[in-house]
Amino acid sequence: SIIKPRNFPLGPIWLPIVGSLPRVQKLSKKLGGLHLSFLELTKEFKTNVLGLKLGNDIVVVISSYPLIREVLTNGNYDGRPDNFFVRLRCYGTRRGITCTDGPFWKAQKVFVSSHLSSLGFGKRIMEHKIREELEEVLAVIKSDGKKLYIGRVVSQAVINVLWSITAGKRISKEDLRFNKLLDLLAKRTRAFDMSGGLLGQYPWLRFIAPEKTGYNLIKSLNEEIKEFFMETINEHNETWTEDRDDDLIYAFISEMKRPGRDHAMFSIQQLLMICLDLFIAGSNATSNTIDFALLTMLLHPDIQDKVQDSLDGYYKEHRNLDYHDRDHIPYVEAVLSEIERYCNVAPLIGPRRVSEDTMLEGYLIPKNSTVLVNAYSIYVDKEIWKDPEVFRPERFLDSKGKFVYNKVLMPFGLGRRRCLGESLARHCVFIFFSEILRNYTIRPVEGLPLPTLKPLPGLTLSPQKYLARFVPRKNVP
Ligand code: HEM
Repeated sequence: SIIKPRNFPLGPIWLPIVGSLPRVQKLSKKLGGLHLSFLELTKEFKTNVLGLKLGNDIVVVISSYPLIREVLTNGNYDGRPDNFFVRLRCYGTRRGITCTDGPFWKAQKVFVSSHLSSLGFGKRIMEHKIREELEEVLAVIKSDGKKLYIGRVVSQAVINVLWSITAGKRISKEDLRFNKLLDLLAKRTRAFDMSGGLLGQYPWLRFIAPEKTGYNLIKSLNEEIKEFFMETINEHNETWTEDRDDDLIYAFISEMKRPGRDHAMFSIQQLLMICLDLFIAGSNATSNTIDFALLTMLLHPDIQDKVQDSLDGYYKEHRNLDYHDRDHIPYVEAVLSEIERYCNVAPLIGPRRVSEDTMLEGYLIPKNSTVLVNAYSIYVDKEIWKDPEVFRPERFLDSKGKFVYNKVLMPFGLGRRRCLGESLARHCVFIFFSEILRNYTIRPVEGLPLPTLKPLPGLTLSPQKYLARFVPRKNVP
């Protein structure tokens, strides 16, 4: 229908079949991302609750801090859409965590979160795994640091951290399986790029260009990824003994085998989907954040100097730096917070499904419509930041140089659907960033144009590929 529901939020007109999709797509292309297109329309219609129809789906986009907070903390918005793409991604079922909702989702999220924390989330054991990977990264920088594409190196390290938490071991670079997994995830990303990177969260695009969006390709890649994970799951199944819960796969199998367990809830299919969810949700967002942070230092040598001074000051008095010591280096925390704001890798949070007709700001959000949260709108809000276009870590420091937390910054979301990998991600970003900068100064490669911070659009934003020079620092304390 092209008739909007009564009391529906403001927004562009709906055309037959495509709804407001052509308008949104055109703006997206012109401005460089869906979040920018939504921001523009929000301004045009002077509303923080924007009503759209994208293909078949009724979509409401929320902007501004108070409304975003309201939506993310109201249980009515905790659902996930159930549509073609979700089914495609989940092998025809609706399993895993990211794409499920209701009691199934709640039970699974509690299980995975609690097991991840018992495996060492927020504990030393996790830092130990991250440091093992850090050593590999530093070794690559040492040998190839004159001209290095650090993004690739960091993403290998992050995948390995995730792998060791999920499957209990790290994979050496020489292991063919590791290269296979990396390749598959990279291919998957490229497949999304074919549709402008949008098919993943915005499946209605398949109506417009089913072949060009590459969803057949995704389907066959999914099968390959499945094979990869199943190999490891089967290995674990064969070697499982009652006392094993030392990695996530063993822990899940133990749960499956507990007498009286609900087999619909704890099945091999579900375990496979959890593995997939952790890799898809966790790997790119984390390594892109680190990549952005290092690129920002290359572009702001003055800020890089201050980060290094701050680290040197700490190391003069301490032997090791771990995540729990970050209070001692407030400048570094401020820089990382400013990176979360300025280079936010997940500008759109969601998609969510509204479980019942819900009123917001006097508008009706109809049951089962899709809600997207434009977190980006907060990060460029002049009323909050005054000069959001400037990269200025000092906005997170008080007059004495102490770190000041700002609740409007929510890179991991809010409420019951917030990220379950936050602690792991924060540890990774903090340790990789601090230790690389403690040992090396990042400089542009002479003779190449200076890289830019303008992100590549996609499911999560990523920096454009850049080469950098890593200069070893002398006399590091
Ligand atoms: C800097 C890195 C990361 C960022 C910025 C990030 C951001 C987010 C955000 C904003 C959400 C909320 C989605 C919503 O509310 O609808 C989310 C959910 C999720 N994240 Fe992360 N994430 C990161 C790293 C990770 C890691 C390392 C893992 C895995 C260990 C992970 C696993 C998940 C999962 C499974 C969900 C879905 C939760 C649910 O649907 O209930 N994330 N993430």
